[in-house]
Amino acid sequence: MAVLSKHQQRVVTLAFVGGGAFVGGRVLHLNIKRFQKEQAALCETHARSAAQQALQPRKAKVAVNALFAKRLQEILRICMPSFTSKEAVLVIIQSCLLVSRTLLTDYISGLEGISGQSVINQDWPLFATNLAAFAWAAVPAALVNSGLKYMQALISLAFQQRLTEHLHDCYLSNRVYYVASTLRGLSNADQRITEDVQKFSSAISELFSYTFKPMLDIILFTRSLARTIGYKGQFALYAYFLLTSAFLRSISPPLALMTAQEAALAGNFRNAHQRIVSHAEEIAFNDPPGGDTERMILNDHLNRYMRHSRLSSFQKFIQQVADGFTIKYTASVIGLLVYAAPLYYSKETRDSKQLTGDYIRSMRLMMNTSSAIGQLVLVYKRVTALAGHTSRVSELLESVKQLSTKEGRENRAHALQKMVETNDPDKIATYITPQLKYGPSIEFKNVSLYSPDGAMLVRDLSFSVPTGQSTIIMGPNGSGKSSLFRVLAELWPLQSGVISRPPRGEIFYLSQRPYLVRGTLRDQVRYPTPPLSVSRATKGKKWSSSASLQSLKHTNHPDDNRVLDALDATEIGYLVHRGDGLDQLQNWEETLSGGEKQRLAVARVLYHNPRYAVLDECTSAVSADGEENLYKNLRGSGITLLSIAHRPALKKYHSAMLCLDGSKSGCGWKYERLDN
Ligand SMILES: Nc1ncnc2c1ncn2[C@@H]1O[C@H](COP(=O)(O)OP(=O)(O)OP(=O)(O)O)[C@@H](O)[C@H]1O
Repeated sequence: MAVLSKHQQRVVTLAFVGGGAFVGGRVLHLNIKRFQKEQAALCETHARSAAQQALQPRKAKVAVNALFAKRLQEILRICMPSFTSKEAVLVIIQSCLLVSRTLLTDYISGLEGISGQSVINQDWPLFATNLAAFAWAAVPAALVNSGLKYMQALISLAFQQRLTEHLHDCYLSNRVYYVASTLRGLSNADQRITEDVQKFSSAISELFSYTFKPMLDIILFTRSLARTIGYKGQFALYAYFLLTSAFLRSISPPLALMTAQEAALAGNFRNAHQRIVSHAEEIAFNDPPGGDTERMILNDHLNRYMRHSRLSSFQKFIQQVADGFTIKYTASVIGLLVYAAPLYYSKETRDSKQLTGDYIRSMRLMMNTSSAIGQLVLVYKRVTALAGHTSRVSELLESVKQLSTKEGRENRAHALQKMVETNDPDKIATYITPQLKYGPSIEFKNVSLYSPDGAMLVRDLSFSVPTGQSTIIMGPNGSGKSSLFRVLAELWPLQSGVISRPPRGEIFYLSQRPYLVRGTLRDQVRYPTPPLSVSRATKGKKWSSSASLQSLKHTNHPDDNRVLDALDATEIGYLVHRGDGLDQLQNWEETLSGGEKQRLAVARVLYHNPRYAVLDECTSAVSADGEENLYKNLRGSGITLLSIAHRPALKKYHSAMLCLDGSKSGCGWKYERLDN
């Protein structure tokens, strides 16, 4: 076998490594495509039914494309609303720092060249002056470098705050959070608002520095380098980088999609843990001692997430090998060639001392230029990762924006309407143009109720609840009792018939599982009035645990007497004596019993004293006697009740009864007056 020369061996090695990287990249690319399909299916497991999927927006392809540019532009408009905004000022300061840094680098490389030259010439006075200049330059250089990092962090935080506040505005208006999570199946909205927005903000602020700085470097250093090596050699270097970037791009896997999928899988894993925290008691009662079921579910999520992350890491490793080989090391070889070639072919002899100074300066500048171009070539990686974060944030933004606008709600109702018509051909016969109006009392006229799947629950329902005429609703499980309330509260769109209801604020709703806010005991009763500041409340008088409830009736807050009356009426006044009175802070969700929570919720109704109270089995955990007392108090306070209850004993607190039969075929109902 012929023995290869050293040069031939090097050529073969280079060809082998280059070819290997290309083939490896392509194989990986194909594997990732197959893997993506699988992961996309896993990320969508939250979409519960075909009908709900029909109501969801179509998923757009996650890549660096025109859609990404449009979405990014929209997000940036939110992050930086005007050229005079705080964010714009921060970006301008950052740009100034970047320019200063490039100028400083140019200046320092000049000093390095002179230092080298003065050492070779043994010109010590020049060396000393140069050294002093060097030491001075270090001060602004250190300041500018740290300032750049600080500004980057400030920009990222400012963008995150602006974007999160915007999302909060849309997400919490018109009860979008309910539709997004319950009906639209938008996965992990909480993770998107907290983690993904933060990742997006830090990626975009990083991208600005990593794009703007190398561009500046290239422009300035090209001009400086032209003095020693001319433009021709530099363009050879740029041509090499252009070819390299095309090659790297061709072997790059879909990084944007992988970033988005990784975030989705991380969200699902966190969600699985969150479920354990919120259902700890039920799980603890029934789960086998080894925790097998929960462990299996958690490990399943963990494995999916880890499998994806492992593949991503391997892909990044291959990519880094290709990047390092082509950009970092081979670029230095090309740089040296570019510098040495003109000297090699030049006929004129140059002063060796001058040449040393030029060499040091040029090498320094060339290294900086190469690293700047290298950074620019690798910017595609940052851009693709940014595209992944952008798609996660945009999906949420588009979803909440669509749901918070009137047009979006109409589109959704229209889609649901179509589904209902497909599911129920008879509907045409009973169809009444849906209309929801505001009036003094609650009234249903020819209303047909449908679930979000389009299944009919109640057909052609007509009844009214005038003020003072409380109505009890009874019927088997799943017959649509709660759904009636959901449509009345406009959580589900009305599909057919006319509903008249008093405006919000005049109807108070209580569910079987009361929602307890973070805050004091006073805040629990006053909810949904925003909580009072804890520090302000605790400045007042301390509660004495031995004092009677009556003696505690003073005015720490103007409403305190009403709060105490409500607690008294629901027989949980003793809670006030447990700690800091109405100012006590506790994890209410954990410390109160089921019945106490429900009593606290009834205290809320008594405190607010609305015209109507809609009660959805809100006393199911209270003892039979206690339940009757609560109803007596509610009636006594003049509130008109629309209650769902299973105990026949509660009929006597109502003037009428609506029974839903729950049969899937008839979807019938019966309304009767009660002699109370
Ligand atoms: N978000 C939803 N998506 C699809 N179907 C739903 C949704 N919420 C409720 N349903 C279905 O609508 C039907 C009526 O539910 P609803 O909660 O109104 O029953 P209910 O009469 O209050 O029952 P219960 O007495 O058990 O509380 C049920 O079959 C339920 O599965």
